Order: sequence, then structure tokens, then C-alpha cells
Amino acid sequence: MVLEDGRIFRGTSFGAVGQTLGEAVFSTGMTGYQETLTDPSYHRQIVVSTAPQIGNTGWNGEDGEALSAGRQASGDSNKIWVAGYVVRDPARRTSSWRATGSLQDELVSQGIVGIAGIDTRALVRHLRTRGSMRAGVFSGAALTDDAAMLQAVKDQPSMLGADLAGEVSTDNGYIIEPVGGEARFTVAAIDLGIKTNTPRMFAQRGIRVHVLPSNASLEQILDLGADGVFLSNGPGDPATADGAVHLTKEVLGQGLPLFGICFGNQILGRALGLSTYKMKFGHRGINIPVIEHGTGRIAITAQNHGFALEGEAGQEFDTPFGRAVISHTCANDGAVEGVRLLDDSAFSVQYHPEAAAGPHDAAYLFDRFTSLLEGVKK
Ligand SMILES: NC(=O)CC[C@H](N)C(=O)O
Repeated sequence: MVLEDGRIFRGTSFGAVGQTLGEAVFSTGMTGYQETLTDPSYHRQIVVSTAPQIGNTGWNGEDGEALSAGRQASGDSNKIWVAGYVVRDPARRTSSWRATGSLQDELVSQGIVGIAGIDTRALVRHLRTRGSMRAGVFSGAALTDDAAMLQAVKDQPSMLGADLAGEVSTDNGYIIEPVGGEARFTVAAIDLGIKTNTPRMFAQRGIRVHVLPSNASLEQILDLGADGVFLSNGPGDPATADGAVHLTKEVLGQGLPLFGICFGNQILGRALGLSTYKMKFGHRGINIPVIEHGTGRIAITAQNHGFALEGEAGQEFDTPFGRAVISHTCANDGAVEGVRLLDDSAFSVQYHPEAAAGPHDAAYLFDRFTSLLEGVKK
């Protein structure tokens, strides 16, 4: 594994043999690697697991989060989106009643290049000190001399300025019906890299979800008779997502209820006039504490973001759509983790209340959105 600052880690091939390039980031989740690997937000990122042993539950047919890019048609949410995978000690044996195969075999069959046996603790400390950076993993015939590999790493585009939602979004809209069949509300979900569990959370609350491509228009949303709009998570630099920001302003102008997650939070924030920045090494894991201002309530959350909104805890500000507030911040470093309009008609969080993988502390946000739809409908 070659980092853009010239540091090299030598290990053994894990998964497919060959070459991969991406931004090296680390995740502190001790469980949930299948959800991480299939999360479209990880597109173009090489993920390093801080947990030393990975793979013991193998691979199964249920935990994939890659709903995007037409995967729903085949019911297969198991497309691996990470650019590469870095682990210390891969499990030699799969042990789970749900497993259909091993992690190693799945990486091979999907052509995902990885590396094992390196000092991941040293690598993570390096990324934490220097920040996330471009990297590459090379094995087999791709393993050339150090200077050539370093050049390949440096020749790739940076995550800063990367416009990636269109690469993971669905080409065609599709519908996910509510559990039980009877729809109380209809939500238009803008797919910027949507995870499988998000529409599932809506469906469990009696909501029919129309998943729309990232370039959907206000007319499409209005034609559906949507009661509300959802902005999904997704890869890339939110500063490039001008189309989604424009759509969000139109939706807010209509007074339609709006809810956003992660990339969706960055987009709502931008629509409200905030700017975004690239964090040093981001937040990726499933035990990250977030404070809700006003209530002081803390949620332990799942997160996966390398960018964040500018702002201060509890800060209120004027927008063309009414007054807004920085509603949530991270208890570890003060990063913005949520915004909302003070009239509660639009809100979003930087973390993952759909919790796949992760703790369920924040699931109430789906209930809050459902109540909002109820109130508006009444
Ligand atoms: N999970 C996400 O939606 C990530 C949002 C954005 N790509 C970031 O890295 O901050």
C-alpha cells in the first residue's frame, strides 16, 4: 500500500490481485464490515479497518447496503463500493449461520483489491496525524517499483472537488412499497448513493418511497404528489452538488417537508447558506457521540463522512426559508452533525439514523419525519 506522502506498507494480497487507487480512510467499526463495503458513500475510498480481525462472519445475502445504481431490480444490494480494503488479520474461517460465503471469496469475485497483514495501527495513526490522503494498493503484476506506484497514486484526482453522486445514483426511478401495503404518505427520495436500509425505515412507518435519480426535478416530485422529500447519503465533495442544492432550494420554496442524511445534511446546509469543508480525517465508525442542542440529549451514532458543514453548536441564522439552527454537533470534536429550520419543516443529520450497521439511538428521527408529514397533511 502506497500513500501519496511516500509512506509504503508491505503486506500480503487480500481479495483480488491487481491495482486500486482511492482516498485512504479508516473506519473504527468493530462490526458491520459488509454494510461498510457495500455503502455507496465509500465509492473511490480505500477503507482501513481499525479492528484487527475482520471477516469472521463471512458474507451473507441480507446485509448489503448498495441499493443504488439499479441494484434494486435484481434485489442484490451486495455490490461492493469501496475502492479497496485494508485489514490486519483476515479470518481464516467463516463462522455464521447466515453466511453464504467468505469475505475473501466475495472480494475476489467482485474484483476488489485489498491488502492484509500490515500494521494497520501504524497506518491509522499516520492518517490521523497527516489526514486522509490519496493511496493505492498494488499486487501481482501491478507491483512495480516504488517510484512508479507513487506516481500512479499522485496522478489520481483528489476527493476534494470530486462530483460522484451521479456515478452511484439509480438511472431510473423505482418505488418501495410500505410494509403492510397501505401507504399513509408518499416520499420522494433523491438517490445520491442511497443505502438499502433507509427506504426500509420509511416503509416500516407506512411510507411509500419513490426513489429518484440524483438529477430529479421539482416537477417530477410534484407530479408524484409527494408529501415530503428525502435527501440521501452519498459519495464525493458536497461543494460540487450544485444540482441537488438547487433542487433543495426549490423544495424548501414549496414548503414541502424535507429530511436529509449525511450528504443530504451537507446539501440542506448549503441550501440554507452554509459552506462545507474537507475534514482532516473525517468520522467513520459506529460509536460516535452526537449532542442534540436544546435537549442536551446524546445519541451514539453510525457515521461515514469526510466533509462537514461550517457552523457552531446551537448557532441560529437567517435563511430565505426562515430561521435555522445548527441542531447537532459531535461530542468528540464539535463538528456540525445536524441542521434544521426552526419551524421544523426541514431537518437533516450528518450521521446515519438508518443504522446499518450501527446503534439504533437515532431511529426516532424517522418517526419525527413521519409526524411532520402527518402534521402537514392535517
Ligand atoms: N456518507 C455520506 O453521505 C458522506 C457524505 C460526503 N461524501 C462526505 O464524505 O462527507
